[in-house]
Formats: sequence, structure tokens, C-alpha cells
Amino acid sequence: MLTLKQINKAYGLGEARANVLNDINLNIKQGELIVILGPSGSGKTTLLNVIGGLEFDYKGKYFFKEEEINRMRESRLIEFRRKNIGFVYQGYNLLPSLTVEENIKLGYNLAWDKKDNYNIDELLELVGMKGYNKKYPFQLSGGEQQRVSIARAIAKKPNLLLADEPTGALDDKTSSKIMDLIKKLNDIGTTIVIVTHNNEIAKIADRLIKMNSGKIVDIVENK
Ligand SMILES: Nc1ncnc2c1ncn2[C@@H]1O[C@H](COP(=O)(O)OP(=O)(O)OP(=O)(O)O)[C@@H](O)[C@H]1O
Repeated sequence: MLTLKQINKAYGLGEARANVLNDINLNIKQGELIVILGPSGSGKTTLLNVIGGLEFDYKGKYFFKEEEINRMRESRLIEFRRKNIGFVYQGYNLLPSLTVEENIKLGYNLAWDKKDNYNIDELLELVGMKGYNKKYPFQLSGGEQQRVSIARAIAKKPNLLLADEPTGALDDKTSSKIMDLIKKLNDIGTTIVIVTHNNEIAKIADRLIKMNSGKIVDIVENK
């Protein structure tokens, strides 16, 4: 589905310039569940942002299906993201003044091709939040809010779901339920890349990408 070739990314100017990604080479296949592990500052989020089309100032080649993403200007990157990518973050990022249903509809409205969307009740059932349509985020636990944010991310059936520390703010029990949901989404065909510090999450991955100091230092296949 996607190929990264010799990706290099640096921040800062002059002597303060530091490499954040060093010669990253990676292939991700359709249907894979990939976990990126590594210490703080090792470049995990930056790599996820390259994959998600949020970065445009880097060296190297990035192919997603037939498209050469590294050559795209910002307007085309927006189109690429809308068409292909769903994002989930540690902080849920739900709008507090909107209901669960309205928050999820934002995911539909940002969709590129709206023909093949889930309907709202299907989605809520899929993420284990049936009947919560009219609730507001403040009425939900952290785990429930994360389910809603996952529903919003997958509403448009993205080709790729990216999650940055999706369980970072959750206790162990709630984290493991979110992991079950992510596993279920992968089982129905969603390609997923997760950045995390959580070793438990690593167990459900098809492949573990281990990073350190901006480099991929190991790739482990889980059989
Ligand atoms: N916009 C930016 N400007 C300057 N430096 C940045 C920027 N974004 C990230 N960095 C630096 O790049 C390095 C890698 O950051 P990144 O967020 O990718 O690491 P990470 O592995 O995701 O870390 P964490 O687990 O703490 O989130 C860090 O040293 C960080 O300070």
C-alpha cells in the first residue's frame, strides 16, 4: 500500500539543525497492523506525520498506492489526507459543544467520497457505543470518548488508520478494550499504524517497527 524510501527529516537551522528521521525505509501492506515503538524523541510521531501527509518538508520518496506523496504541495496533501487517512490521537479531540453523533458526522463531512460511508448507527455499534448518539463528550469516560474519536476517524472508511498513543491517557483495563476494538477494525480489513510506548499493544501487531534516534533499528514480525 505504501513505500517510504530514504526518508530524512531535520528540524532547526544552522548548528541547531538536528536529524529527526534518518534514512527511513519501510513498506506497509494492505491490511497490516503495524506498531511503532521507541523511546521519547525517537521520531515516532514525525514518521507517522510523514505517512499521514502532514509533513511536506523532508527528503526521500513516499509512494502511497500509485501516488508520489513527497512531490505534493499542500493543497494536494489535504486532498490525499481526506481521501485516504483517518487520525486518532491520545487526547480524543472531540468538540465539547457537539454530541457524539455530530462529532462523528464531522468525519463524514470531511470525507472525500461520501458514497461508501457507514451510517451512524452502524458505526456506533461497531465501536461499542450504540445508543450514545445524543450524549456530549463530558458525559463520557475517557475510553468512551476514544471510541467516539475512533468512530469519527473511520466514518469515511479510510484506506489507512493512524493512531498516535491512542491509549496514552487510559488505564490498563480501558486500554485493553480499545486495543480489542483496534484489532477488530484490523480484522475487517483496515490497515492500521499505531505509535505507542505501550508494550502490551505490541502483542497485537503483525509487525513491530522499533525506532531509536530517528532510525528504524529493528523490525519484528509477529507470527
Ligand atoms: N515542529 C518541530 N520543531 C522542532 N523540533 C521538533 C518538532 N517536532 C518534533 N521535533 C523534535 O523531533 C524529535 C522527534 O520528535 P517526535 O515527536 O517525532 O518523537 P516521538 O518518538 O514521537 O516522541 P514522544 O514519544 O515523546 O512523542 C524530538 O527531538 C523533537 O523535539
